[in-house]
Amino acid sequence: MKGTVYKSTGSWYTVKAEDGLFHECRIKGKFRTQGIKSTNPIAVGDQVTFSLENIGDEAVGVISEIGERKNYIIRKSVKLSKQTHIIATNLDQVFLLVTLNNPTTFTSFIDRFLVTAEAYDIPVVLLFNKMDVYDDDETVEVSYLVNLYRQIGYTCLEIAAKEGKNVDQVKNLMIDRTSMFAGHSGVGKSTLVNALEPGLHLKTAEISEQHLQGQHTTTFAEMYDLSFGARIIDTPGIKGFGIVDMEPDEIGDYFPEFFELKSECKFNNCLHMDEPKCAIKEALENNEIAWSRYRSYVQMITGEEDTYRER
Ligand SMILES: Nc1nc2c(ncn2[C@@H]2O[C@H](COP(=O)(O)OP(=O)(O)OP(=O)(O)O)[C@@H](O)[C@H]2O)c(=O)[nH]1
Ligand SMILES: [Zn+2]
Repeated sequence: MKGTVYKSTGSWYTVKAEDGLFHECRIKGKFRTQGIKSTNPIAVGDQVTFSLENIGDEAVGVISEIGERKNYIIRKSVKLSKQTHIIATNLDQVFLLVTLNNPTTFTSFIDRFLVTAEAYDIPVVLLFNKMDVYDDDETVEVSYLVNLYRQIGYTCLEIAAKEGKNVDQVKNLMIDRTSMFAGHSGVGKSTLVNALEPGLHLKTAEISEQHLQGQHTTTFAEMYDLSFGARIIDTPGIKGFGIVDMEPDEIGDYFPEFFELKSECKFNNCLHMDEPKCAIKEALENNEIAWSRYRSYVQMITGEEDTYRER
């Protein structure tokens, strides 16, 4: 039988079969893992092949194969000497919630997130939330950002999760897809999920309470089916992606508007920093590339901290 992993607790996997039934499964003997070395061979989102075997009175699923992953996100554990843990796989999209204030989302953060997502090969939709609280200037600022990121090719929506504004548009983007929500603490992720599917209480809040009480600190991702035919992967305690190791000459390729122009740079290994006849620098001077994007790029290349921050 074939199915999708909805939950994993380390040794057991909850798999939803194609007929819609859930089975508790484990892995049998030798198992061909995929690509990267990780502490967990199978993660939420994986497509697996399994069979039911009778153990005592109970039928237990035994996973024998794992399908090719279209993408995955990881976390590196500092404690476990940088061991890699796969958080989730086969995501169709990640929604990044952004707010101008309470909390402030800097463009440098958005750009880093987008670069990582490009490297992971996961489409990002930007959701500018809390549109109900912005004054005129702030509304103009959001429109500027929406235009900027749309031009680069990212889908952007202006929403107000609290009052349900444009939540239907988010829903439409989610149908028949597997999505994840990310963004700083307080941007409105729980509020949005609650607006999308009232009554679905994701673990995020519970876990943080437990965490405060010093109980479980290990958290596991879990997939949920929503009533309108969407799937959502909840990653308690994880607000973004793990960091991907990137070579400096790779970073520019994950800025789509840079990548598009790079063949016009004089040097084919141009880092778009101090090189002559750089198409990206020229586009920047002509205001065809946003300064905020270029600044984010330079920060990533030089590895410098956010010294200049633009909301
Ligand atoms: N005015 C306004 N407030 C909102 C909106 N969406 C969320 N909020 C408020 O923002 C605060 C944080 O919202 P949450 O949904 O808890 O944010 P979160 O991203 O889940 O936060 P963490 O669980 O810490 O990651 C709450 O007080 C919400 O009521 C919105 O569209 N407009
Ligand atoms: Zn260049």
